[in-house]
Amino acid sequence: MFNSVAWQSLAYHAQCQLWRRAFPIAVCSKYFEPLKSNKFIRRHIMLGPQQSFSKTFFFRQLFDQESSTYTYLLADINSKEAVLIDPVLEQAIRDANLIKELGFSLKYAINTHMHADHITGSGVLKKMIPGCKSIISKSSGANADIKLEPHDVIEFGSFKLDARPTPGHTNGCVTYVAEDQGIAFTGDTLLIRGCGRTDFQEGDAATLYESVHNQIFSLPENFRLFPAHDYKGHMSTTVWEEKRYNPRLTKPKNEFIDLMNNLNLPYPKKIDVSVPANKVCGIQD
Ligand SMILES: N[C@@H](CCC(=O)N[C@@H](CSS)C(=O)NCC(=O)O)C(=O)O
Repeated sequence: MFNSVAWQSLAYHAQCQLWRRAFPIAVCSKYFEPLKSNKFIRRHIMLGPQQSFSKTFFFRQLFDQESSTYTYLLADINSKEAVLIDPVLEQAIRDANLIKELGFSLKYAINTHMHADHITGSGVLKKMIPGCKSIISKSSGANADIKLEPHDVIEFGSFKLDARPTPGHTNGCVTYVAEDQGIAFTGDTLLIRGCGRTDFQEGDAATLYESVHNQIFSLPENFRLFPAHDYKGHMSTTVWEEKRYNPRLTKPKNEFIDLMNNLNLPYPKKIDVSVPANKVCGIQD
């Protein structure tokens, strides 16, 4: 099957053929041959056609200003089954109201990892919405209704998320990939033009580097990536963009490790309350 990148490439070549018929070969070679290998054309082909969502796939990006955290509401419009990725405690009422308003039924409150900067909303959402189950990876060491093994699949309606293990920021970090929709939720593993820090919890720069290169940069280049945080006003990126412009992850591994080990960032303000609370997905007795 042709995807949209292939179609656009085909359309470009067909256009070249038409011009070749209309004009002498010399003119065509002069203007089109250099273009064909030109970065502009390749950039246009890769940047332009990001895969569009299925008609029944619902996607909403939500933001918590205090922690600069993105939460994602995904749903199947037909079955009404929904999931929330990385809900934030302080936004649980906002999220529950939106889900109710849209007539969705929240099946899972999913965590990409055990966050250190804010308390997850998954515990409170479970109390607010009967039937909702919390999810985190088994390797996070946290408690939840469902503890994922690598590559477990989460289903909601007719859609799926593949849990790709991407340790490095923490041991239990997962990138959730919706293959059919051409999107991935990278948590704190890959941030837009950055990445999660590796200086606490079980952080390890070499592991994070391998995770990104093997599990995220191996996705098709037109896949859109949605992180758990952004501190500069960006909302999403693509595999293509990050493979070229990520200032950390485009470096050789040894330089990356050196850079990550010398970031000297202050610890997140809420780390001492967030980590213990997130060990039980936000619910404390
Ligand atoms: N100032 C914030 C914490 C900012 C921070 O450390 N962010 C983390 C992700 S949340 S643990 C991170 O990995 N940042 C990477 C970077 O390069 O900044 C607070 O006090 O909460």
